[in-house]
Amino acid sequence: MDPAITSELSKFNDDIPFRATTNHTQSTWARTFHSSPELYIQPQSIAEVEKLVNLARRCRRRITTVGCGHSPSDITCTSSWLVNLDKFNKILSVDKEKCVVVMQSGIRLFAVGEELDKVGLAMPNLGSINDQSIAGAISTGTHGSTLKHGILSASILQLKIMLANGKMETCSPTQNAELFRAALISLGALGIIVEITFQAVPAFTLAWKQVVDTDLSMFNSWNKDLWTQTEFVRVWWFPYTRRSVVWTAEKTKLALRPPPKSYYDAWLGFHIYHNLLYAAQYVPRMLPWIEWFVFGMQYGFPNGSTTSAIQPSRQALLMNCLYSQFVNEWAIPLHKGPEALRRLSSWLNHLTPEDPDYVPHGIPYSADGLWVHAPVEVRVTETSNSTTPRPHLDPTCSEEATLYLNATLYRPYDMDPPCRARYYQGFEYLMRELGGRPHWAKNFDANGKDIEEMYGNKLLEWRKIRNDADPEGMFVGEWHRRYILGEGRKLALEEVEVGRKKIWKGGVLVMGEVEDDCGLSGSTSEESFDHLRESDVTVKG
Ligand SMILES: Cc1cc2nc3c(=O)[nH]c(=O)nc-3n(C[C@H](O)[C@H](O)[C@H](O)COP(=O)(O)OP(=O)(O)OC[C@H]3O[C@@H](n4cnc5c(N)ncnc54)[C@H](O)[C@@H]3O)c2cc1C
Ligand SMILES: O=C1O[C@H](CO)C(O)=C1O
Repeated sequence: MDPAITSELSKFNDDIPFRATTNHTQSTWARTFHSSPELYIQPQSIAEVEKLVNLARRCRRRITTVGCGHSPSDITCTSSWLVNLDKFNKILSVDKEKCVVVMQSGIRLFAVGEELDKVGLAMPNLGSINDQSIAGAISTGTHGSTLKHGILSASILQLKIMLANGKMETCSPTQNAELFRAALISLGALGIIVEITFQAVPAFTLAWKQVVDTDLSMFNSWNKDLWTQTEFVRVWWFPYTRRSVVWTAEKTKLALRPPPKSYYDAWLGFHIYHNLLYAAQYVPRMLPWIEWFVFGMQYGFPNGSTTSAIQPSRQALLMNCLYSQFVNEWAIPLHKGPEALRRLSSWLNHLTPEDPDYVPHGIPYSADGLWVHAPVEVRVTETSNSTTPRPHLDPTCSEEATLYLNATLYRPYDMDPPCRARYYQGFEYLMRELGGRPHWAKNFDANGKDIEEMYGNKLLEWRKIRNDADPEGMFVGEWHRRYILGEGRKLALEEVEVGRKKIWKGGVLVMGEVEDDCGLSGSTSEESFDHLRESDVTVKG
């Protein structure tokens, strides 16, 4: 450890541990981004969090907080100090009658589910996985798929956050209300969330069913009962076969019934799809056939093929997200969904007016030679009627229900797919034309100016709250400057990117430095990455 840090540490004169290690490599779940923080710190108490924040301020370091690194972007990359709350993960109290749970913020959602289940409670809603930390999940606006619930942040009743001055603030709709709204989606740039009070619900079982059919039948039911037929509904759309799977789930008191076991589904299907995607890296025009084969094997070839099961909610709502991937997900008004998917279909399938599914796509980029992966995830959320405070940075629609479209591109054996740039260029053009805003955690290309236009005053209000809470930019890095902080003056502790390199086994190594007014501190030199070179990661020029 830098002797300057050891020297500052010795001045604290207390017995509060500072649990820091060096030589940590941080990677995103998808292994798309890697970084090498100067220190990796895993506090176990609020006193330890307070101490590390005070120490960082004295040592002029930037702090990044990471949950489990499931955000697909470089938002958690740092060469300065990386704080992880995996060991700050206890349920602190449960009020069974009111279904109110207080927890330390590093707890993972699967652990929340397990602990709540023991007392007959559950989370009201979940996304596709439950690996995330509760603080990480709310900080990027994580959502599931239901018109009966909002995003996960909507279940937060109160939170405690450690600010850059080392003081912990409690906030809720009635206490520090503006700080609360800013913290509900804070992108890690406001402080370290340490405690969360959560509105749970009585545990419930879901009877779910998935039916494969033409996408036309899905479009035809869009304005009837597609999204309202059951409490939870999600759709996977297959662009080339022009089919979709509609997954519906409703609460039930019936006995549990596990999903049917298929010889293909688990191990075999996983590896077949992976290897076919790998082959398509070299012969991309195979992708429509792969889509037909893989998803026919998985969901059934004839339209109307149905699978069903009855499971506890914390199992039923999850799905297997397969392999490393890029995900570009946008929130648009729900009523624009059929237009969005039809235009995307016309573009990807090169439809001509003779085709019954043809609509003019209006996307000013060529789809020639473009072949993409399936499925596109189609999900919904409803926040327009919410009585809970709306986060300033909430990407969902305030006037009507929200549709999320998620254009996933897999990275077979960690190789970037060749079509990424043009697919996402076309997809984002369409999403923006339909009034969309990107999911904060994902791999979008829209820039800071675009985001300013999309959020207007809400972004300015959020920036003011952030700047008041952290005037030196202790919680700010390159990602925040690029997308949400505008072109203002660099803050004293703000981390600036100094380079990035493609590394062997895929992904990008991101390097940064913190330079405050007094000179260089927390800086990154090539040597800082030596331990990466010595391990299994090779840095290429
Ligand atoms: C396989 C997969 C499936 C997914 N499914 C969905 C889905 O269905 N729906 C959806 O909306 N998203 C989904 N996501 C995205 C995921 O929910 C978000 O990226 C989420 O933020 C990840 O949580 P995390 O704990 O890994 O946080 P990280 O990715 O580590 O961090 C996310 C942000 O939270 C901040 N942060 C973390 N902890 C704290 C803290 N204690 N205090 C302050 N800030 C903090 C970080 O600084 C960062 O800005 C999925 C991602 C993957 C990889
Ligand atoms: O980011 C996400 O990844 C999965 C799709 O594989 C999912 O549902 C997200 O959201």
